[in-house]
Amino acid sequence: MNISHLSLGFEAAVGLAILYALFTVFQNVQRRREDAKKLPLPPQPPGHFLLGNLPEVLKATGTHTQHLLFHKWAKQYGEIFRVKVGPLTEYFINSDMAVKDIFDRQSSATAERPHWVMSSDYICGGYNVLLLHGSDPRWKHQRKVTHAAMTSVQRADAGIPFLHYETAKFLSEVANNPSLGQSRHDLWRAIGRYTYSTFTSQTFGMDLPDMDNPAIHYIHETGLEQILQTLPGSNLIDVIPALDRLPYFLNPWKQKGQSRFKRDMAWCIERLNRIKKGRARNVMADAFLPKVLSDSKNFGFATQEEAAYLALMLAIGAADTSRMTTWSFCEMMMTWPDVQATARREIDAVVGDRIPMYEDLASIPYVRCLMKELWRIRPPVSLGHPHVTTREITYNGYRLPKGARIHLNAWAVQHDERRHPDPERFWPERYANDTTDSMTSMNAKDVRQRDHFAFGSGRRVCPGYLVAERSFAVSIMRLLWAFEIKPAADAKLPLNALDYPGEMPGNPSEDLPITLVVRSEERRKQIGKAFAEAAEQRTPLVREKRVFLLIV
Ligand code: HEM
Repeated sequence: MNISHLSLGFEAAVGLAILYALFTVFQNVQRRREDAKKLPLPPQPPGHFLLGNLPEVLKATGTHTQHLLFHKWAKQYGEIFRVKVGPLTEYFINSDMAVKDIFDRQSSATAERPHWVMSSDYICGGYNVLLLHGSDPRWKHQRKVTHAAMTSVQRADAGIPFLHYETAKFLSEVANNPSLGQSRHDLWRAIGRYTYSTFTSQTFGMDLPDMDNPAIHYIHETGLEQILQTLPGSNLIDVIPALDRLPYFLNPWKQKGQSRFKRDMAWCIERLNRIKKGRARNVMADAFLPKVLSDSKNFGFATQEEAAYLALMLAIGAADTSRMTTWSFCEMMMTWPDVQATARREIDAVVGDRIPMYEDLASIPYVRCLMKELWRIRPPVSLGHPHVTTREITYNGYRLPKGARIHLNAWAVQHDERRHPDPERFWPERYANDTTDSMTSMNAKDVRQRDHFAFGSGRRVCPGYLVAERSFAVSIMRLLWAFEIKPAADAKLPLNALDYPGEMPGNPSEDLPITLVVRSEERRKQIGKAFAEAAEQRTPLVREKRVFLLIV
């Protein structure tokens, strides 16, 4: 045997060893897959043999109590359960540990959205960041631009002047018109005006100066329709996607959806053009869309129209959740007057007679506790927005198959008495030792320390939480500084959320029996002064027209 034979033998042995190692790895992967298959699916509440849990879910939908039904099942079945709604199976994730593991640690496999032909493809023309697939380069790009031009710390701070102006205007409207403060429906509209106007200012650089401005209804209705059309059972085409192949004249979903998309795009383009004209006259605000347009590469958007559509989507994502946050906060202040009194004392002690500013938040830790407690007890998106698994995953002895539709059940996690003792009590002091902002808390290593899950989790987490925090902090401080928040004379006491259920589960409706009464003559004067100053310092804006042109 010569030396070359020896080296050949050695090479063959190394080759065999590598093959053996690869084979072992492959076998292990196979075995793990097989093992995973052996794991059971999460439990399912007993249901109809054909319709599954649909009858019970429909009944809860009719009474606006889905959040309570899914909470009841979370208590019965634990960290994960599944619900069969006709042909669809939905998985609900009900504990902080499960959320951390499934949405955060396994985020590469849980950041997908379901494919909604009607809402995502037709109504939104494949442009809506909320509905796009996680693997879609457009989603990645839109998230990146959202951060750069609207939701980073710097951009969220750039929105504060809009917020200061709009809330001062709201305070002045209510303080100088006592009958407005006595009408729940007008207060709902006035709070809607200032939240919508804050965010149309931050997105399109356009404000909404009056409560009847049609843009408020337009934005609200557009966002609601997009969500309603994603609900299981709302469209046959989402149950049988092959219907998408039907020719246009035989496809009513395509006809209806695309006509809506055309209408919404025309609405966006109209505002885009106004900004361009405004820019020529140098009267443009420091807002999302003007910022994109002023960049020589338009932040990488293929078209300016796409950027304008994203501006609308951001306004939709921001405005209603923020209005609801303030509205639910008023509900809690009426339900828990002692908390209202404590909060007011804390605010007064720092600001006295001058109007609170966002910067005061750092000196009034109780406000931070109020924010966390409100988003815990009344998460605006209480059952999460569905994600989909892109491969089979496992958690704590259960298997979630590829393609499973998963919901972060924020209501159940945040009303779990093991996590939050006495969960139905609005008790800001439970966060007394937690001074973290949303970003820090979200990234807490120990998920048990995380304050709440109102903004979701994982790669699809709401990108707007810094903006939302600023908006809510200013609203809380100014509302309490300016007004007594009291139940209306005809309110049925004690207040019961089920007497005024809102459009989305767990949210109060505009029937909430609320009144706002200005605290003193001195406060009224201060409000007038603050509003006049805010109006004077304000950046010129592209004015939203009062007369609304509906372009279909
Ligand atoms: C109180 C205020 C808000 C709440 C409670 C809230 C809540 C949420 C939730 C639960 C999601 C889904 C997260 C998930 O799928 O895991 C979401 C998504 C989103 N939110 Fe917010 N949001 C708020 C304010 C805002 C603001 C101010 C903006 C914009 C400035 C915004 C923009 C978005 C966008 C673009 C998405 C889609 C993210 C994606 O699918 O990748 N939101 N939000």
